[in-house]
Amino acid sequence: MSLLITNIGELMTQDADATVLRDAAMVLEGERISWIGAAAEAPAADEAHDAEGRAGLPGWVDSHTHLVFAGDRTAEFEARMAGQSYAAGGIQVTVEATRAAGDDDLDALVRARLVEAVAGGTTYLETKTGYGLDVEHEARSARIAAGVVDEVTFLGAHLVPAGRDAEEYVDLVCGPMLDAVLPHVRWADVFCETGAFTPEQSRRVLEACAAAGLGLRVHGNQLGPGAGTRLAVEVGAASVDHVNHLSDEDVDAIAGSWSGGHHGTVATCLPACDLSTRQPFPPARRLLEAGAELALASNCNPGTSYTSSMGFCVATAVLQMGLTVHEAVRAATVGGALALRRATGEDVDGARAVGSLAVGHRADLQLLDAPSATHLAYRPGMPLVREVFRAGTRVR
Ligand SMILES: N=CN[C@@H](CCC(=O)O)C(=O)O
Ligand SMILES: [Zn+2]
Repeated sequence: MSLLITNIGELMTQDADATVLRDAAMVLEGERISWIGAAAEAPAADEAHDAEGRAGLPGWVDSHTHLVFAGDRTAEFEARMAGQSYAAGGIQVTVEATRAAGDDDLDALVRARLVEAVAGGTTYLETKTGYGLDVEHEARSARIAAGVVDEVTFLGAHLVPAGRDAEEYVDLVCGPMLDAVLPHVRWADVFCETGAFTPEQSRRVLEACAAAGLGLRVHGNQLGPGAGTRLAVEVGAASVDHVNHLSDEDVDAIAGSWSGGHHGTVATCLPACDLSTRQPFPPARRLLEAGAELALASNCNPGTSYTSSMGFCVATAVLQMGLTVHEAVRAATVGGALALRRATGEDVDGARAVGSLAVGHRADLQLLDAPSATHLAYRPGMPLVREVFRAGTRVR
């Protein structure tokens, strides 16, 4: 079954040549893209769909979310807007609400959040555990997440739970908790920050998880300067996320990880979180100029970033972080795919590439109620996502 989508006013492919086509068309065959080019040259297909001049671009790849939670933290947000600063300890409030939720309720919450994300144009999404923080509840979070989203990350090392000894808790994370989540997860992450885990504890968790076969990610340099970014590069993490407080050495370490054709460590920027926590934005331009690969992600979670709107993140990256629209869209698509090592079909398991529009890649596409992707920043906050195709199927 093939579908011709024609009359696409502007098609930002984000392919290897950064191709942008006018008056374009695409053919989707099953879950893959089988043809892209000028509408006037499009081949016949089983069905045709008129995009009515809309702009098309890859579906968003949201490479950093925390969707498995119950409750909210409105009071903490209000206090922060009144001047209080963010601290890792707030996570404990969500841990208690999440543990108290029934399995079906928690599953329904995650599914509803995915529906919201897809409505905003997201077609590939990672989420993390990290609000269970004991063996039973981390395993439950991992299992629920694996039934709903594309990629699951074990974040047992999110916070040392209240009343626990930190070193003993790290032993638990590296041992029985890791064993319990392993069937459900592809990645492991650690919150390496003052108030969460020290660089030494973080390294211990990352090394144990790598030995168990998991890919690595790090929450680093969010609240102040520190060793998280360099640790991430050293252990070969696919991504270091937040990166608000980077030294020149940190920037060089991230950029250096991409030298010599290696798949390095992506610097993942989370601008919605930075607004909510009033942190300085990451030095995105400096990172790009140094040769780093950037991702943009929503970091949807109840503490620091209660939004899954990738369009909002792209608009903020353009309006506040100095990225061009093309750079911001690339970071929110290809960048996320690189951060999840899904940017090429060879990355893992021969799974289809996501994050860019090219023949053979997964047919993940969004059509905007606008003539160009520039409108994402030009009309920030507007509901521009009109149609979404995920793996060749229309989901909006
Ligand atoms: N920084 C660590 N973890 C989350 C926040 C979690 C929370 O506060 O509930 C983040 O990425 O911002
Ligand atoms: Zn996070």
